[in-house]
Amino acid sequence: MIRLDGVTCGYAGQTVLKDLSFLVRRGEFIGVLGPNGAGKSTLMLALSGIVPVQSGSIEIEGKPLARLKTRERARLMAVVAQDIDLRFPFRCEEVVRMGRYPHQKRWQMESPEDEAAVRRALGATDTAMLAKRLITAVSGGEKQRVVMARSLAQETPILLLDEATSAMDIHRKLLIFRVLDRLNREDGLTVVAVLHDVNLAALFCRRMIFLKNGELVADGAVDTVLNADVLEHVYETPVMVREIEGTEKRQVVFLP
Ligand SMILES: Nc1ncnc2c1ncn2[C@@H]1O[C@H](COP(=O)(O)OP(=O)(O)OP(=O)(O)O)[C@@H](O)[C@H]1O
Repeated sequence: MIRLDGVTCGYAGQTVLKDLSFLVRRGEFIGVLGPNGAGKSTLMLALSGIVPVQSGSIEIEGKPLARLKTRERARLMAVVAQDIDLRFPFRCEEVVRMGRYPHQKRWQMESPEDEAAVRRALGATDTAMLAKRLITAVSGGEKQRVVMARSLAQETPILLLDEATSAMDIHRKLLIFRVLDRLNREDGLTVVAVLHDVNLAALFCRRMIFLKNGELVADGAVDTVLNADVLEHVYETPVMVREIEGTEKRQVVFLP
């Protein structure tokens, strides 16, 4: 469980998130949406402990985030940040193996569980064919798939994703989200995903949080918050929301 209570934070000279409070229960699948500069990445950085909280508090599984040790945090949460900074020429499978570090003791050999987790993650992200390639020599979408594989190999109960599939083709995006959907339903994985793609969020998320100017403007089940009123307020663009026939899923058309 993640609890934000009156969180205010930002950067030197700029407050971004203002008095943000909400609860993420175990096993939720949440989309965080909003326009550029709304504070979505800042929220993910605050939840990862990278951007410090100026006032208020964040608790993960009942413990103050600031008091969790790095390794303990990495066993609870895997994070795919928006800026993937991988400048060293590791092989893709080595990058995925890095996801196992929080589970390993220093100088310990890789265990069969580590190897199995890496294989599963490569399979789930369709990256086995990239295993021997250098991470510095793959495409943007391929890099995102490898980083997603690393976070799946971490086998944490919570996954924080910041535009983690933005450079992937539609087939791979759906592949990844189907995997997340299965892990969420079968293993209770908690997913909090920042997404610009409202329609992708509408297909997979069960709850949506809309941020604007660092404030929470809507938060609820998709069928209560994904409507024209909320979307037009958030994105300041005319919009039509339709249900796909034969499903309970909504899709959004932004009008010219
Ligand atoms: N490292 C930083 N230093 C100073 N200000 C920053 C920094 N990173 C972001 N900001 C500012 O904080 C505000 C929120 O940025 P943030 O990246 O959280 O928005 P976002 O909702 O993720 O936007 P986008 O959809 O464009 O990714 C913006 O005004 C941005 O300019």
